[in-house]
Amino acid sequence: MIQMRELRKDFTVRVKAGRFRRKKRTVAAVDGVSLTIEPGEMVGYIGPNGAGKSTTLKMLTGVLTPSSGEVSVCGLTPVPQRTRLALRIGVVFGQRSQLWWDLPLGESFRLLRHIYRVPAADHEARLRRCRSLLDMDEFLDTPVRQLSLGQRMRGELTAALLHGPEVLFLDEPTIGLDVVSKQAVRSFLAELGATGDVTLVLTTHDLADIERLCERLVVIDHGRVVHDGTIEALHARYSSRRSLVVDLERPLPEGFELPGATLVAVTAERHRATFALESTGAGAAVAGLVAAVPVRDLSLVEPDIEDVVAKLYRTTDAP
Ligand SMILES: Nc1ncnc2c1ncn2[C@@H]1O[C@H](COP(=O)(O)OP(=O)(O)OP(=O)(O)O)[C@@H](O)[C@H]1O
Repeated sequence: MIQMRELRKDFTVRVKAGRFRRKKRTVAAVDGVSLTIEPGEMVGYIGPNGAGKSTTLKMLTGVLTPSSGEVSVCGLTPVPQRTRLALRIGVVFGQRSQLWWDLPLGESFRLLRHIYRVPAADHEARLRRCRSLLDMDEFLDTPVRQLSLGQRMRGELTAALLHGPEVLFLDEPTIGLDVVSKQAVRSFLAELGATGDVTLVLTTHDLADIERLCERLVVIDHGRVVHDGTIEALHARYSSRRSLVVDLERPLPEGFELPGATLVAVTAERHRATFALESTGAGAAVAGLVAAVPVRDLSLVEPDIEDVVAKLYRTTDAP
């Protein structure tokens, strides 16, 4: 569905060289990215600020011409075949709206139907689905300029989907949204992805988006792919493990050892002990613990993706 081969984008920027002089410098915003994305995949494309995420999306959607390398989306080359591509993809870029600022939201949808020449029945069916899943009925008659950010984002998602695209590109779809709108957008995208009809590529700084939505995580830094795989693979790479946190009736005995786990912290409050679990599973460790000491409360804590990604960014921080 999407193919990139050694894709590269250089920008020429002017930098200060002394008091009055400026010289040209080339910045490789995307520096040889090769990726294949299959139909129906949901891919999170993440990286620190300036890593090259937006530049990649712009090349995939035909906004920017690559400096070198190859790119194909739905079998089309984005820049020369941009018009044909526009009929097959949907795009939601936070900063750019596809809605008409002064028109009621519903009018924007009607205009889009004519622009994309969508058969009335298809348009109606898609709009009905978006309206109910994104809870839009209340503000369909409101001019776009008066919508809240969360309402507008729901409108943008609908606008991007009304022509039935095969691929949806989303640049920071939940940025700036309140908790309720974030949940609404995430649930909607999860449902959309579960149908398998749409390939989804999203950039985000909110890793909860990735955890909720993406099987596959591509991490880019300094224009290069530094991780491509599942979230579990990322945890395995950094040996981030689940923890077993227990509150005990009395302090843990001196030198206590628990097979299948390593003691990493003890606090006096509630006699709390934290163990890092081996990958073999929690059952044996929990059974061993309960047999050995009186346990008041117990919880299993998943490794935090924020920590793992922070580690990854740090280790790739060399230019
Ligand atoms: N039009 C441009 N002219 C010059 N340099 C640019 C241009 N667009 C992007 N860059 C540079 O290319 C690099 C990658 O930028 P890009 O916007 O793709 O990063 P990003 O990963 O999307 O960042 P963010 O998370 O901050 O949005 C940065 O160093 C940026 O300054």
